[in-house]
Amino acid sequence: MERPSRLVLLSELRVRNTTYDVSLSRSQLTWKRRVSSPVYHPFRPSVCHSVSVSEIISVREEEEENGSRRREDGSWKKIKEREEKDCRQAFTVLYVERCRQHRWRCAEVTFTCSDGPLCQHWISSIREQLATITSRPKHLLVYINPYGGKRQGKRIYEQKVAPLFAQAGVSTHVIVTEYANHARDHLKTEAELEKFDGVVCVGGDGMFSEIIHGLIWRTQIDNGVDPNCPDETLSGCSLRIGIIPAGSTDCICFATVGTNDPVTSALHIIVGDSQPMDVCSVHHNNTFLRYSVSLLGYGFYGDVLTDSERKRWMGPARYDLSGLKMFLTHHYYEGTVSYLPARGIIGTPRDAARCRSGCVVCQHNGQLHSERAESYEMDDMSNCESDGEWRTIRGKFLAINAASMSCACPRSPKGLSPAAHLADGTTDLILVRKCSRFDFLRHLLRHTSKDDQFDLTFVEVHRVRRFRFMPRHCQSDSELELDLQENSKHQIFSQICRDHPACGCAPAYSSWNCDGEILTHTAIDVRVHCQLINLFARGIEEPPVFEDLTNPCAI
Ligand SMILES: Nc1ncnc2c1ncn2[C@@H]1O[C@H](COP(=O)(O)OP(=O)(O)OP(=O)(O)O)[C@@H](O)[C@H]1O
Ligand SMILES: CCCCCCCCCCCCC/C=C/[C@@H](O)[C@H](CO)NC(=O)CCCCC
Ligand SMILES: [Ca+2]
Repeated sequence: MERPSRLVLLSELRVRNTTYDVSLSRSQLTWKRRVSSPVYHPFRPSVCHSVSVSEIISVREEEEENGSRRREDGSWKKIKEREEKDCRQAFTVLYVERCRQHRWRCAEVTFTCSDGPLCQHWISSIREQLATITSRPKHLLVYINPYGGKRQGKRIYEQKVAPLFAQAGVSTHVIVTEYANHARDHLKTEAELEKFDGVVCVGGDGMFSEIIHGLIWRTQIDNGVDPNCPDETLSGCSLRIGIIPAGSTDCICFATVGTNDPVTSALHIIVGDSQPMDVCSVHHNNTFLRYSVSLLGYGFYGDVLTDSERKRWMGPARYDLSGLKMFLTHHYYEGTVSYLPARGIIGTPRDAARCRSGCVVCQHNGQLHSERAESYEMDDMSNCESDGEWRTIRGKFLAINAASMSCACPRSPKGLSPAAHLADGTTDLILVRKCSRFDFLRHLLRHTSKDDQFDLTFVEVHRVRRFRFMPRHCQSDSELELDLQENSKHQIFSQICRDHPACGCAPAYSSWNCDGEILTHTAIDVRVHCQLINLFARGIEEPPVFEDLTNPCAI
């Protein structure tokens, strides 16, 4: 059990018209209703509230002017003469309150003091404790996509987020983007990053993708790392990234916070949370294509994205329509997947345990990864993944998905790979082989129920560090020769028919969906970079099961 930390202040203060014993320690602010008689009173149970200092947003002195008191929204409330004396010596503490489904709210409590100096002492003591928290951002660079999702980004930021930042004393430099890739290019070349403690994007997964592309690229150039070389160890980004969700899927926000709620995200930024995250680099023939943090999907998810881009005007509903269309179309694609299994790690894609706040799997595997990286550096053999470990699968696939995190989102609250980890240095490679429409529907529907979407004969999943894909039409002559030998004559003719563009019966290749962007190449080389970036988040919190004995109210 953690010891209660040393008391900083203890006073008798009032909340509304009730007297409380209020105490401040280095870690907690607690207010406990005074019980006048020790006799048990069934209708008046003792009330105790406790807030962790790390979750106090700010403290403000209640101002009074011409017999009026300032309200939370800045308006003024006339106060009764009887109250006047008290109101002059009041202070309000704003703090994080947990609501349903991982949502956070900014709650407040006003304490009135018996005298002015005591009130000032409380305000300065709380501020002193807050000042010791060094992880909180003071200056943020904010990019708003006014066209993401339902085109509400600007309104969401101005009405829900900016007032909270102001209350918490966080200063911002806000840029409303004027065109696609505005934020990425600004970060790559222009932004004076040394002036900020973090970057915030207001938008969806596409906007987040712009931010990481700008930041990761800039970090590599500043550190002399060649982003085009797939074997280079990338330099980690020092600036944390905050996501204010205002997009169509908001998968990255949902999978790192547990909800896509702008106020919750703003509060995670203010309290200075930190969540490391894996990033995949995607290359084609030693040329950098893109980074990915959530889904790399060929076949079904690539086709859904390609089709949905033509329906952008529909907003988030475009994915449902394109999803249905591509399900009915039922295209499959041939190709070769090779992968490097993740060795020595703990956790598998079929685990019942989930990646949650303070995840031990991420901590263990992250540690393992950095120890290995150090020993490779000492041996001067950074590209030591021996070819012997690679495994190869050739086949016909409805979908090839790599999920570097669960990809949980409102459409699928458990996600594409429910047991994937945010920061374990691996991605879950999911291969859905050619099957009937009915079976594919069973697989898809299991993303929305408790049933295991991998427990099907035509689905396999591997936890990997690196993988490559080569569509059949790109394979070398010798590889195709091998394929021909493996197939019956009938299959060969049907394949030739399918590959022939004039037939129009089925396409030979799909596209890669890379975090919601279409890749320009189909043959790709993907490598996971463990914990390359950090978010203003803490992972999804587990609801408390047992009474928390470190909570002063429980003692
Ligand atoms: N000012 C702008 N005008 C046009 N496009 C923009 C602008 N700013 C950003 N974009 C682009 O808009 C695209 C979509 O943005 P965003 O991710 O915010 O919303 P979304 O696609 O609706 O959501 P999601 O990615 O969650 O599905 C991004 O790829 C981004 O590059
Ligand atoms: C017939 C009933 C079927 C029901 C099946 C539901 C399955 C839903 C799984 C959802 C997986 C989302 C993965 C996230 C991908 C994001 O990086 C990307 C960018 O925002 N979104 C899409 O590509 C948008 C992709 C949207 C796909 C529907
Ligand atoms: Ca991962």
